[in-house]
Amino acid sequence: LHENKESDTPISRFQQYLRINTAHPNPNYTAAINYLTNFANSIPNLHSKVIHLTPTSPLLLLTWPGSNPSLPSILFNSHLDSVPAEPDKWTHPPFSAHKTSDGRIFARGAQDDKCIGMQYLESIKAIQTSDSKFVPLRNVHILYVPEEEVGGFDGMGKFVELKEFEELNLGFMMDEGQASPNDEFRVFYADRTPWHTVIKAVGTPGHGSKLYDNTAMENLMKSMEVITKFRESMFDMVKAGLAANSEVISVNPVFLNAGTPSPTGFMMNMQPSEAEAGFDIRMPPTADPELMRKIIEEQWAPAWRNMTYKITEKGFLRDIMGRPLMTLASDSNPWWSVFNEAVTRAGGKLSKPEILASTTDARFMRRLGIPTFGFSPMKNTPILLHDHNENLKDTVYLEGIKVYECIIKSLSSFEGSYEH
Ligand SMILES: CSCC[C@H](NC=O)C(=O)O
Ligand SMILES: [Zn+2]
Ligand SMILES: [Zn+2]
Repeated sequence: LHENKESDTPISRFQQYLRINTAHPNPNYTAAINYLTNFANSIPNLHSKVIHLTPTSPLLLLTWPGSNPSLPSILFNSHLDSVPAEPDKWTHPPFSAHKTSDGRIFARGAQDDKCIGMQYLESIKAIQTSDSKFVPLRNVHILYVPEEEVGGFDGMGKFVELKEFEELNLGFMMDEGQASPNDEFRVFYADRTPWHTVIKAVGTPGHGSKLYDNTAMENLMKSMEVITKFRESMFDMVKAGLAANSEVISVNPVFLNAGTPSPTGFMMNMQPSEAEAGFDIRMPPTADPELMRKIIEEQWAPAWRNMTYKITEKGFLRDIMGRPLMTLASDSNPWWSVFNEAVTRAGGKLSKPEILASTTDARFMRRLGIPTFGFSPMKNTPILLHDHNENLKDTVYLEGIKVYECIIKSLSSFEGSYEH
């Protein structure tokens, strides 16, 4: 037991990273960055830099210089933070990185996304060990950003505004993806964008015993019915196999807020004058934003039903050139071909490129027109991000390092260019 703990292997290093609690609401970014910097310093030719985006939000940028640094560089991104975990509901404590006898490592962040953060480094170490003469053609950057799980606004969102970012002269980026339950790796060429939407009804207050028209609750409940129908129409397309989950507009209620407080809860004999509901709406890049706005305005929160609404867009549907926010995943994008071939050479196979159902920091790059793929090399693995008992098998983790060895070698050696 003892010697296991003290051995220094890719698995033990992964476990050590997982044991650093970077879950919200109090992510220990300092400890994570110190750990990563120490490991990076043990690998030749890696330079490190810490940049504070806010006093409490640092990022770590590592650079492996290429032989032709004037070429656009490539960047491998991961986020430092994790979502919270409820320890009571886990079979092993979420920051123990406990490894079971069948090799599964349990930890918050094991899949999302501390695996890739360490795999990037392990693969560079392995490349340098197996081929001491290898020098990348392009600069290779490894980036660790804070605050992704809370929207990235104090993380990647701020970083892309800095001159340090501009100086990277980025040509291509890889970011996190998702586990694949089958034998093929998944790759993502777009995210959906969140529209956090709150609808609010006002109405006539009155005694809880009275039947009358135009109460706030009645007005809100009518909207809930309309929204439920919309949700069903989208979900039906998915159930019928006409679209993937991530290709439709999803809408899910996330809070309800109404009632008149009383010492024991709510006044049960008062019909309140205000009621509101919040929704997490996700828009694929193919969706028509004007049409959606019209639906919300005319059907979900019609003024004639005494309703108002507020949409808070947390991402972008178009890039700065006005094009839908997606990266071309076909051979007319040479980065795609190089990436695809590298995965094949590593003995893997990619399934059909997908839109990611949720949202990542990749949107900040795609917005600037930088081609970006989401990829986390975990196959034959249940999708456990944000779930209880998030875990990753040691063999899957180690295979991922091999895959990145091929990917990093190929992408960093790519001589061509891509104008789009
Ligand atoms: C407001 S951007 C939100 C980012 C977040 N990412 C991971 O879960 C998500 O909700 O998809
Ligand atoms: Zn993530
Ligand atoms: Zn996440």
